[in-house]
Amino acid sequence: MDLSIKMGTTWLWSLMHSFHLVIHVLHYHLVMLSSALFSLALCSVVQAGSFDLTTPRIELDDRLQLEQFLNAEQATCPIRDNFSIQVTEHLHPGICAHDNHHPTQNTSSVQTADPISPWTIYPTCTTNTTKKFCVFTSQTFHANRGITILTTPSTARVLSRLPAFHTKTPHLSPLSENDHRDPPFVVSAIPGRGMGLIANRTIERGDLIKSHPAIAIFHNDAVTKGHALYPTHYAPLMHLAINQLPPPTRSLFLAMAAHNVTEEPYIERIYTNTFGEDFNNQEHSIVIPETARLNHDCRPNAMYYFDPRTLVHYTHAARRIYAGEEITITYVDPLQTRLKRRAAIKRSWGFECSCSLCSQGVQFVRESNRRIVRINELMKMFGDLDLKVEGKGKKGAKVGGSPEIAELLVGLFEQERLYASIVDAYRVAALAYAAKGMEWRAVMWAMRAVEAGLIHDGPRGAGVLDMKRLLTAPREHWSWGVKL
Ligand SMILES: C[S@@+](CC[C@H](N)C(=O)[O-])C[C@H]1O[C@@H](n2cnc3c(N)ncnc32)[C@H](O)[C@@H]1O
Repeated sequence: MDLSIKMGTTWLWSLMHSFHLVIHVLHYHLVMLSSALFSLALCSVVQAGSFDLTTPRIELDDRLQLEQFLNAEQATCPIRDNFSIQVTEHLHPGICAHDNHHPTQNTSSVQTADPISPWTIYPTCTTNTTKKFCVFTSQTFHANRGITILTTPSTARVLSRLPAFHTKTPHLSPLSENDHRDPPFVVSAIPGRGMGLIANRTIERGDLIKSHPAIAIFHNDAVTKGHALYPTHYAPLMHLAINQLPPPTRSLFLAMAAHNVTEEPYIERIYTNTFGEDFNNQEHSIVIPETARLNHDCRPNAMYYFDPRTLVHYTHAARRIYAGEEITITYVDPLQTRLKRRAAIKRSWGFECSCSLCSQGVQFVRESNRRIVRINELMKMFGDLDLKVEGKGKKGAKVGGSPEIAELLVGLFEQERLYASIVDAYRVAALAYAAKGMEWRAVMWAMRAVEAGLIHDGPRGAGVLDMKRLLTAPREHWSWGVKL
């Protein structure tokens, strides 16, 4: 209702309004009373051990399979030093002991409660497998968005200590979360591609497009189709992991696309939509449903990175994106020739890539392939860039290629429209000039590398930090005057 109309009301209107208010208050109290009675009745059922309110529903099939492999003695609630809160029976995971909601059944002995353990549901584990996997869930993560993690207990322990679980409302920082009230895109159906994101205004290179915390993390060994123990052992755990998420978050998971509907629906959603990430030096797949709406292009206009400390996934514009353009990321290594890119996409996502690069005329495809082969050859001269950071690169450090080769690389990246990954070319240029002792050229390329690295790896990326050191004190940098 418009404010000016509200202010012009008569006394009769006020009387009616007060009457309405009294009815409202009475109604409110009645509802509260009946819900209290209802809760009381349910609590007694829970305490009788016949129904666990805290447990998400598990389908009957899952329960039967879970029963086959759950070992009553093994489920643990990870704690900081003493990793053993024992529960006897574990078909219905309860709430961790430190939480407000203590399990009403099944607890035999609680040795130590960890005040920092973030899990709000008792972990459920496989026990008759050589490698033990458990489901760790926090339903309160990121303002009740929740997160569920299927991994080994040791990795969960590492994860549980991350700032993601111990920093208050990290998502409220203006740079860490997209302004969801006015996103620079609309989600829309795109012919032949399902849903996708369309820019609704000009987005400049470096602008934040979206950022979201992960809702699920899966150890790759537990979700790999070829794995001997999948699906009998791991599929039920995977179902449980998703079912333990708060309902709105679970719906986000189920709303994601699945490209092969004949597959098991949960696993198919994981295969179609996850991003790869290492935790505790082990490969995992992470789920960020909102970002998984982005379609593929071999020359994308957006780039993403994941912050492993906060578990937030960021997507920025890699070049200027005009209103009406689709926002895209790349699903595969863009430094592969057309044949390899298309094969990888077909194999993992089931579609024929028809992006602008893949559908160019034969002559243009041939030239693009030639450039890609050349880029790979020249990059090899500079060695593994991941190792070229302070500390790792210091001993017997070597840059590998000359400034001329590095500048050629920059040109090839530009010709190939590899704006999302051009950071590598900038970095080798900065290092090559530093190795030659050419301070100002080194600083110029280092500045470009930092700007591009912020989009590609985020402010804590090792490459970004290394380039920052180079541009602030070039002569003290590990690459200064080293062998080419
Ligand atoms: C991660 S999802 C992307 C979002 C999806 N389009 C949706 O509706 O939620 C991946 C799936 O989107 C479709 N897709 C993505 N990029 C595509 C492209 N360039 N051409 C055709 N289909 C594409 C494929 O079906 C693929 O399996």
